[in-house]
Amino acid sequence: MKVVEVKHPLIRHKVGLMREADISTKRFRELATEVGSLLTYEATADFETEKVTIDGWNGPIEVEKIKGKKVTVVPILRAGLGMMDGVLEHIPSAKISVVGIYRDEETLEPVPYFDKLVSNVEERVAIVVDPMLATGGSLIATIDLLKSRGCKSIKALILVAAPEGVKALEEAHPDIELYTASIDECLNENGYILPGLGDAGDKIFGTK
Ligand SMILES: O=P(O)(O)OC[C@H]1O[C@H](OP(=O)(O)OP(=O)(O)O)[C@H](O)[C@@H]1O
Ligand SMILES: O=c1cc[nH]c(=O)[nH]1
Ligand SMILES: [Mg+2]
Repeated sequence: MKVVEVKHPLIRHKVGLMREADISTKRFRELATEVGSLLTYEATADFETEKVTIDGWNGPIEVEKIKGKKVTVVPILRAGLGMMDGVLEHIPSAKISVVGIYRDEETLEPVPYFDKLVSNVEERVAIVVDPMLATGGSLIATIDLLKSRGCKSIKALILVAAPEGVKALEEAHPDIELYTASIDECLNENGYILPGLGDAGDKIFGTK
């Protein structure tokens, strides 16, 4: 599996700010969008361009445009919604496929409760967004679903990942690409990432 831990100073700085215990909902949300945007920049670096001729101010000129890439952004509810605008900043015409999965607090197993994928998902690059990759269960279940509907090209953008989740993802789906702002130390006994961000969904939505 292609795993890219993006070590750009802007990303490291912003993720550091997100780790503050008393960060406000507003600030956490802003930073989730900003880091989502920076991860999108990295994750799209392999998109091919083609030359097209346009009318420039001084006559016809050749410019580059992205070659026939159709994208669907896949936020995993709820917390994934907090990164979605960061992707759409760069790919405003992307279609959105929503997947609702929560993690059972006792068993840590993913519990699917909603999905609405675009109809031609098999023709699209899926960019899955979720701030946290802990055990990996939620992301693996999302990719299982996308593949079962014919999706062949999948990139996951994650703010903070646990090594345990990266390993589980690699075993389940070695053909996908993972872009993350940080691979942290470990999971605690409750399945939370250390040092991590705490409960990203609660921080984005202001719930406790
Ligand atoms: O890798 P895993 O062990 O599956 O854990 C990660 C999942 O847990 C969080 O969602 P949560 O279940 O808290 O739902 P929420 O986004 O609705 O808060 C997070 O946003 C991931 O989706
Ligand atoms: O650390 C974690 C693990 C799962 N979900 C979160 O929001 N945070
Ligand atoms: Mg949550």
